[in-house]
Amino acid sequence: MKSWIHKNIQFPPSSGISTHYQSRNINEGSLRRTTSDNRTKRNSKPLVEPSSTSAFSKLRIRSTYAHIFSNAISRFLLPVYISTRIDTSDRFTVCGRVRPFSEKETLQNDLYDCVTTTDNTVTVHIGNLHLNKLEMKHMTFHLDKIFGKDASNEDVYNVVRKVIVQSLPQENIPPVDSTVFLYGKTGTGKSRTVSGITQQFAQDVFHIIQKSRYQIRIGISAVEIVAGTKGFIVSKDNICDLFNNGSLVYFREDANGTVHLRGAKEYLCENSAQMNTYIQKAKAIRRTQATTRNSESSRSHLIYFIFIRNAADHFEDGQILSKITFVDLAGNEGQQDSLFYKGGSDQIKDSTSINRSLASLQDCIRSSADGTKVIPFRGTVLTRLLKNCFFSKESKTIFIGTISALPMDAEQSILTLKYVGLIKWTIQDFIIEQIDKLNAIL
Ligand SMILES: Nc1ncnc2c1ncn2[C@@H]1O[C@H](COP(=O)(O)OP(=O)(O)OP(=O)(O)O)[C@@H](O)[C@H]1O
Repeated sequence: MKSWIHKNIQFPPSSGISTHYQSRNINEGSLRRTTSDNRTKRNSKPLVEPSSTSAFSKLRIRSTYAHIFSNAISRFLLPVYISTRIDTSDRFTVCGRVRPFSEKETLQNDLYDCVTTTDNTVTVHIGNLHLNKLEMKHMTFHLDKIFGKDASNEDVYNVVRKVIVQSLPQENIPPVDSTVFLYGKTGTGKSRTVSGITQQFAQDVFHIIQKSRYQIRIGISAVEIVAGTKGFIVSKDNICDLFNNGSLVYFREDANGTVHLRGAKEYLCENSAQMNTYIQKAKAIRRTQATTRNSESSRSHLIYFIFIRNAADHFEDGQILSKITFVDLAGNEGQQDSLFYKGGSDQIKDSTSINRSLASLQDCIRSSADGTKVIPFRGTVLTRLLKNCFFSKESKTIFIGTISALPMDAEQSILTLKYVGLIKWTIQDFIIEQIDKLNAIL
């Protein structure tokens, strides 16, 4: 459980808030973007198309008053918190990652950076118009680890490694299953992060097992879960084998309740280059579609299963000792995103199915974390396939919520951070909200 302590430092008088906070140096890059000396270099075309938003919409307000909101962020004072180190013995580890602005976004003169991070807090600054007055809401989330805009895939892998290494046989410690989930809005960097960590893993795992005294072999399978549709109706999702041209795969539960994929190809990986080739192969076949937000938006959940098997003459006869699962979830999409759809009704059906399975996944993980006896895993194909991760008390799971620093995505970023945080804590344990009234400035 987390607790928060506050230092006796007050908000500036103009903010109208008097409470205990500590001053924090915020990312200067965000301010530089909106200073007038830089403006001439930028493209004045707004990222949000005018037709997509009414004159008083949040997006328009944020772009019109970007300089005011940006100033309010520069005065933001971060609450002081007890810093916790990641405890990988925890069953769940919850992290956040912020995608930096793309080159195109950096050129927009009406954008400001609405996210501030520290090692384990992330604050989303939401500018709004309330009763004809501007106000800035600062929502601070305290998670196990935050990867800021400058964090590399290596930085992410170094934390993920602490969790997944527990799936490799070590002296006197039986290996446990581990799962890495990437969750976030479309275009926030899930696929990029999964690519990075799986590549690092491929380099790393063979070094680790070389040093181990155990004789093990590593197998890989890759499937994607795509929305099933019958005409206008969204039906049960399908599992497709990415190593077999997307052919359908079925899963069965054995007498112990363990889930097995019937028909999914598993390849033996003898070195990192081989494993990387399989990872790239799966990635290339995965279903993607161009949207206005992401030219290669994933339209399915991609899952890599890495099987750690006892060495045997026939590879697939080797007993499975443990399993590492990397799950690149399809992008969570809000109502606002439908404005950017290029694919018409099919995209809406995909999105319905994706959002349904993501909601079901959160229900299952929360029930599992709470120790609830009934875990509603039968709701969707995704949760049925990942069933073991909710039931096995020894298994380790790391959740990484990805967000963007765009003001137009602020609400969705909050939803993402709440989604991942609620897996482990109650709202009061990881969120602090402050409101800064900006009427004095106007
Ligand atoms: N940390 C980062 N640094 C630089 N660029 C990034 C970072 N994260 C993401 N990007 C860029 O943002 C774009 C979208 O990333 P990506 O495809 O990984 O998003 P996604 O969340 O998987 O999207 P979707 O859910 O639509 O598939 C890509 O061009 C990617 O290179």
